[in-house]
Amino acid sequence: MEEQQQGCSPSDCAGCAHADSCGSKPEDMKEPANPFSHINKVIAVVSGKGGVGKSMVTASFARMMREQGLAVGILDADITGPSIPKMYGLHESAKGSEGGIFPCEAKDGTRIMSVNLLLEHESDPVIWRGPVIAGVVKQFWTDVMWGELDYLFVDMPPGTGDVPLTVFQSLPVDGVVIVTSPQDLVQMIVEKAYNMAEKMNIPVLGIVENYSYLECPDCGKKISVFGESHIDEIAARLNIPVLGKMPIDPKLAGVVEEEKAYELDNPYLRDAVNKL
Ligand SMILES: Nc1ncnc2c1ncn2[C@@H]1O[C@H](COP(=O)(O)OP(=O)(O)OP(=O)(O)O)[C@@H](O)[C@H]1O
Repeated sequence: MEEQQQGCSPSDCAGCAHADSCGSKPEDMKEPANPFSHINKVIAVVSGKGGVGKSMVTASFARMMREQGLAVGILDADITGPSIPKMYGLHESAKGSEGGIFPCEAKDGTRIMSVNLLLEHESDPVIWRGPVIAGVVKQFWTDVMWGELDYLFVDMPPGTGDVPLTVFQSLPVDGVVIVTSPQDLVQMIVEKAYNMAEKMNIPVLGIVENYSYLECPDCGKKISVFGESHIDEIAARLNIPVLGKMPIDPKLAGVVEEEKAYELDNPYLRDAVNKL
């Protein structure tokens, strides 16, 4: 209460020593979903830094769930670097009605919302300040008519900035998947993502290591391109499971390059999908 009387804003909660006892604590700040959304589970896919394969992991999970007949959506919370629509070959504009905005549907039925589906030209840059960007992400929850979904994945921008904070505070996130790579596994970076989820009282479901190795197509030897992995020790120390280790696989890159993420066949995460 003390902080609120002094005029602190809700976004100051993360890292505040009084967050637990203060009326503005994150649990009180959840936004209502659109009335046309009925979502069973929300999973945020996060990383300490960019380019480690968050979108690849998100799309792989979504594809496997679609194969199991589950209804799945992807909320692309990466407002300044949205990659999800292109991966799925979606270049259209989302449509709206009085009730809100309809997500676009990929060929396999995955429902997608991204800022790129709302811009006049998909190459238009988004040059907005942090609070505006955070507001758009919130609207993807409050104004998008997701319908009935078993799982909604939130593909986060890298790091622990404004948008992850907004998502954790405003959406009822059930769990977090951390994506990392061997060189990213400077344990500090993974720990930052882990500690943020902990602070926000959101369970960490596990870590996926990407770019773990490259398999020589001739002799089958596994080459540790980005150095030796330490993921097992770090996961053990943080007491979270390793959900999977993905090699650099040109087949996966090719499917995405062809904008056919709805055909992704990612064997490295097959066991992981049932742990979400
Ligand atoms: N295991 C892999 N094998 C081959 N290519 C991969 C693999 N994982 C990701 N890629 C490719 O690497 C590029 C970056 O991946 P992706 O867009 O998923 O990363 P990201 O973490 O979401 O990036 P950003 O931080 O920009 O959001 C993409 O072109 C993707 O197809």
